[in-house]
Amino acid sequence: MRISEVDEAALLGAFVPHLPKGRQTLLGPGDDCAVLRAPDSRYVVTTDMLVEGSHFKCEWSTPRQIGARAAAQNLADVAAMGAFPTGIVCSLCLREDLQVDWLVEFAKGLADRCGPAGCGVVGGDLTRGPAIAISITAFGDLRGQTAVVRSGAKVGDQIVVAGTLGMSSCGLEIVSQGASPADPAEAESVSIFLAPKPPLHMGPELAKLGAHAMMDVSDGLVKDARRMGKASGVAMALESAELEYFSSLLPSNCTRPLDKILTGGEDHALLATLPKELQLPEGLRAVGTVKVGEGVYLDGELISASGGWESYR
Ligand SMILES: Nc1ncnc2c1ncn2[C@@H]1O[C@H](COP(=O)(O)OP(=O)(O)O)[C@@H](O)[C@H]1O
Ligand SMILES: Cc1ncc(C[n+]2csc(CCOP(=O)(O)OP(=O)(O)O)c2C)c(N)n1
Ligand SMILES: [Mg+2]
Repeated sequence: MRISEVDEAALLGAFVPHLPKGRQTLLGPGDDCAVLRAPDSRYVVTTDMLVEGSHFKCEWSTPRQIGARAAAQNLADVAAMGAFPTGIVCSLCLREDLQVDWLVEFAKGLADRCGPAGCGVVGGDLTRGPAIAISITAFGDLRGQTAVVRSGAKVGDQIVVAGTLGMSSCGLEIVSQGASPADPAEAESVSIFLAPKPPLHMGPELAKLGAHAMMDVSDGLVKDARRMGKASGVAMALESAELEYFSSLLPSNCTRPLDKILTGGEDHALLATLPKELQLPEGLRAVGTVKVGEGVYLDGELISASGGWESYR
C-alpha cells in the first residue's frame, strides 16, 4: 500500500514497532518529546541530512540500506567525539508514491546500526514532499571522558585511522557504472557505500587511549585532515607507504586507488592523533605524523588541491 493511502497514525503504527528502544531511553516515540537519560550530565549532539539524489538513489539502495546509511553517518559523528550514542530523532520527508513497506524497511535499517550500539530511535517527524529527505539528530554520552575535539592535534603525534578508506568511493564507482559486484572485495565496497559500517566502538576507545584530536572522515582523508590541521594549527604529514594497507582492501580493478583513499568520502572512518610513543592496538593504523606548519603533505609534498568531496561544487 502507498503511504498516501494511509493516515499518519497508521504509518507510525507500521514504523515505530521496528525502532530500537536503546539503553538510555526513559520515554520513546509517542509524546511531545522523548526522555533520554544523560548519565554523564553532559551530552553530545549532532545533526546530518541526507537528500535523495545527493546522498543516495532509490535505484541503487534498498530502503533498509538508506536507513542504515542515515543512522551510520550520524552515529559516526557521535563516536568521533569519543561518545557512546544514546538516542536519535529522525525526521522524514517522503514521496507520496512510496510504499508503507518502504518505511518499515527504512526503520529496520535504522535499527541495524542503532540497535547494536545500544542507541534508541526515540522520535521524529513525518511529512510529504517531492523527494525523500532525511534529517537525523543524534545524542551521545561521554561516560566521564573528555570530549575529543578536532583542534587538539599536537606536533609529534601519530596520525591514526580506524575503519576503511576509499571503499565507499570504489562502491560508488561500481554502482554508478550500473555494474554488479564481480568479487567479494567489490561486494564489500558496494555494501560500504550503500550502508557504511563505521567503527563506532573505536571512538570511546580512542578517547580512552588519550587521543588529542578526532573526527570522522566524511568528505575524504585529505580534506578532513586539512580541517583537523587547520583547527589545531599544525601540518598533517601523511605517508603513502602507511596507506598501502587500505589499498590492499580495495577491489583489484578499482581505478586510481590512492586517489580514492586520499579523497573518497563516506567510509566514515575515524581520524585521530595519538601521542607518538603509544603502541597501537588492533583496529588502528598509523597513516602519518603531525608536524609544525600548516596544510596536508603526502611523502613530504604539500597537497594543494582541496582533496575531497565538495557539496556545493
Ligand atoms: N546550518 C548550520 N547551523 C549551525 N552550524 C552548522 C550548520 N551547518 C554546519 N554547521 C556546523 O559546522 C561544522 C561543520 O559541519 P559539517 O561539515 O557538516 O560537519 P560534519 O562533516 O562533521 O558533518 C559542524 O560543527 C556543524 O555543526
Ligand atoms: C547519489 C550519490 N552521489 C554521490 C554520492 C557521494 N557523496 C555525496 S555527499 C558526500 C560527502 C559527504 O556529504 P556531506 O553532506 O558533506 O556530509 P557531512 O560532511 O556533512 O557529514 C559524498 C562522497 C552519494 N553518496 N550519493
Ligand atoms: Mg554535516
